[in-house]
Formats: sequence, structure tokens, C-alpha cells
Amino acid sequence: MKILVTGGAGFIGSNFIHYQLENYDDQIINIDKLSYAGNLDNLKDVETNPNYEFRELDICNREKIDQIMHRGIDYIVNFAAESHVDRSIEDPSVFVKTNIAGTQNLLDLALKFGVKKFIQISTDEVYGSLGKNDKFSEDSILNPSNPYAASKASADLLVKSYFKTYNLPINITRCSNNFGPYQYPEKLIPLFIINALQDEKLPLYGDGSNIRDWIYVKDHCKAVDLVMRKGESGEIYNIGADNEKTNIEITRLILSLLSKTELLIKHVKDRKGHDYRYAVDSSKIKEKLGWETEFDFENAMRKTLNWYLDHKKWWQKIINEQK
Ligand SMILES: NC(=O)c1ccc[n+]([C@@H]2O[C@H](COP(=O)([O-])OP(=O)(O)OC[C@H]3O[C@@H](n4cnc5c(N)ncnc54)[C@H](O)[C@@H]3O)[C@@H](O)[C@H]2O)c1
Ligand SMILES: Cc1cn([C@H]2C[C@H](O)[C@@H](COP(=O)(O)OP(=O)(O)O[C@H]3O[C@H](CO)[C@@H](O)[C@H](O)[C@H]3O)O2)c(=O)[nH]c1=O
Repeated sequence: MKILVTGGAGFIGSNFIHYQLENYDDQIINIDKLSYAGNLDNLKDVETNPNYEFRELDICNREKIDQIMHRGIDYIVNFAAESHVDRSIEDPSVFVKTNIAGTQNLLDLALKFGVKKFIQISTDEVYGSLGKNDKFSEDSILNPSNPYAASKASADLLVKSYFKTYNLPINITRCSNNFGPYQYPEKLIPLFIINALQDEKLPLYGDGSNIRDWIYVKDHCKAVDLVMRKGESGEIYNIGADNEKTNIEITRLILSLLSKTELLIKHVKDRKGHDYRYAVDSSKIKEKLGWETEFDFENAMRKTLNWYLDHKKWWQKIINEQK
């Protein structure tokens, strides 16, 4: 089988490629434009694997991807995206280009070459914010709050439209907040770990009461793999770990696991349009595909902290590039 993975040099994509190469004998072709978040160091250990190939390409490039498609691609798994909410608030334009136009380009190619299935990696952010109760199901309305979430919701609608209009086999997955190895240090958990390790302030937005449902990235990869291989075409699957924490709880946990003082916490101005809470009901993927989480949250946090402790060169290089 040949699997075209887009955005495979990023956080979740690189974990997904590792998962595939560890568990199957399929051919993986990774296309990634290597934006600030794309990092080939994430895949150094597999670069000579005969089942793995990398091509530096933008998902908006029709011609070059067309050439790759001629080789007979079975699945396209679209991780490629601009993924950071704060950047989308600063400048939404590249989010529209990559997340919407890039997805549409891939959909056209998937249709032209008759792939077995197109898997769109979406997010729970497409549903918008929740109050203290309830969870979003796959049928909840899309109500995105920020330009990133709006671009992902737009892509979801395009993917659904290709299923309805052209019968393109598709799945959409909507996962909650991931953490784990290779996460670019702009997202809450890696940023706070790295700042704490350097005794720098942890910029907590507002009062830190916002809630996210945290999932270890390997549990997400296993879910995407199940959806790709066994998911019924046309279906959307929510993926969450039922592991809701406020941001201040996450911050305190990181500080206590690293034996650092809470004086490092700095409350800063809140994010514009900051969603209060995300939570999804994952019973569909559990019942239909038999998915369940393997990793306990605290153990996974310890593993993640140890990974960043053991990979100082990985994040120091990124910090130097940011300067
Ligand atoms: N991080 C999360 O918690 C989370 C949760 C749910 C869903 N998602 C979704 O999962 C996917 C991956 O997220 P991530 O956190 O790994 O993101 P990331 O920012 O770490 O990686 C994104 C990757 O896409 C690449 N890319 C960006 N624009 C591209 C383009 N035009 N052409 C080709 N490659 C391009 C980047 O170079 C990078 O390697 C995204 O679609 C995101 O919306 C993320
Ligand atoms: C970066 C940063 C974040 N925060 C807060 C904002 C959020 O409430 C929470 C998590 O922020 P982030 O790590 O940016 O993640 P969030 O905005 O939830 O979005 C993530 O999770 C989404 C899934 O829910 C994905 O679709 C996105 O790609 C991913 O970036 O922490 C802070 O308080 N301080 C910070 O410096």
C-alpha cells in the first residue's frame, strides 16, 4: 500500500509516520513544505528506511503532486496545515491558503487519481467553545471562533462536499489537544516545559481557567490509523481522551514535575476570542472502530517531560532559529 502523508515533518505527522513504519510494511511518501513548524530532525531516525520517502513540496502545488500521484497512491492523509491559533489571529491569510486552498488542491488530485480514501485531519476547534457542561458530537454545528478554526471548518465542508458531489471516499477526524514528542515549542505544553527548564516566565493567558482535553499524540496516531484502514467512507470521527484540565492545572503540573517555583507563572493579556472549553464525545470511534486510549495522562506527561529533557539540542536549535 502507498500512503501519501502531508505535513509529515510537523508534530503529529512525524509521530504518525513513526507509527506507520513501526507497525506496517506500507510505503510512506511524506510531502511537506517545511514551514517554520516543519522539521526534518523529527524524522532523522527513519530517513534511510526503504519504506519512507520525503519530498519538499507545498500542498498547493498541483503539478508536482500530480507527478507523485501517478505512482498509485492508496490513501492521502492530510496533516499539513498552519496550526497555531495565535499566529492565525496575527495574520489569517496563509491559513486560508494552506488550510483551505491546499486541501481543495489535494481533493482534486484524490478525485483525479481515484484514491481508496482521503483522510482529513481536522480539529475539535471547528465546533467552537463550550460552557461547563456538555460535549460536542460529530453532528454538532460548526461554530469556529478564530481564523485557524474557521479555516479548518471550511476545509471540512469542502471535504464533505467532495464526498456528496463526487462520491470521493473520505473521512474527517476531529481530535482534541495533543501533546508529546516533537511538538513545536509555541504550543502551551512544550513552550511551558522549555521555559521552565530555562527558568523563564510561563505566559499564562488570562486567569488560566480555560479548559482543554489533552491527548497523548500516540493515541491520536492510533485513532487516525484505525480510521484510515477501517473507517466507513463519508464518516466523521471525534477523538478525545476525556482528560480535561484547566491551563493553570497543566502549568502547575509541569512546574511540580520539574521541581520549579510557581513564581515563574506570569499572567498575561488574554488571547482574543479565547475559547473557554473544548470537549468532544468520542463514543462513535470507540464503538465503531474499537479505539481506546492506551496512555494514562500523568505517565504520558512524565514521558513528554523526559523527552524534552533528553532532546535539549532539538529544542535549542529551534530557539536559536526563532531569534
Ligand atoms: N496539535 C494539535 O493539538 C492538533 C489537534 C487536532 C488537530 N490538529 C491538526 O493536525 C494537523 C497537524 O498539526 P500539528 O500540531 O502537527 O501541526 P504542526 O504545525 O506541528 O505541523 C504542520 C506541518 O505542516 C507543514 N505545512 C504547513 N503548510 C504546508 C503546506 N502549504 N504544504 C505542505 N506542508 C505544509 C509544516 O511544515 C509542518 O511540518 C493539523 O492539520 C492540525 O490542524 C492538531
Ligand atoms: C501558547 C499559549 C497558550 N495558552 C493557552 C491558550 C489555550 O487555552 C491553551 C492551549 O493553547 P495552544 O497550545 O495554543 O492550543 P489551542 O489553542 O488549544 O490549539 C491546539 O489544539 C487544537 C485542538 O483543540 C488544535 O487544532 C490546534 O492546532 C492546537 O494548536 O493554553 C496560554 O495560556 N499561554 C500560551 O503561551
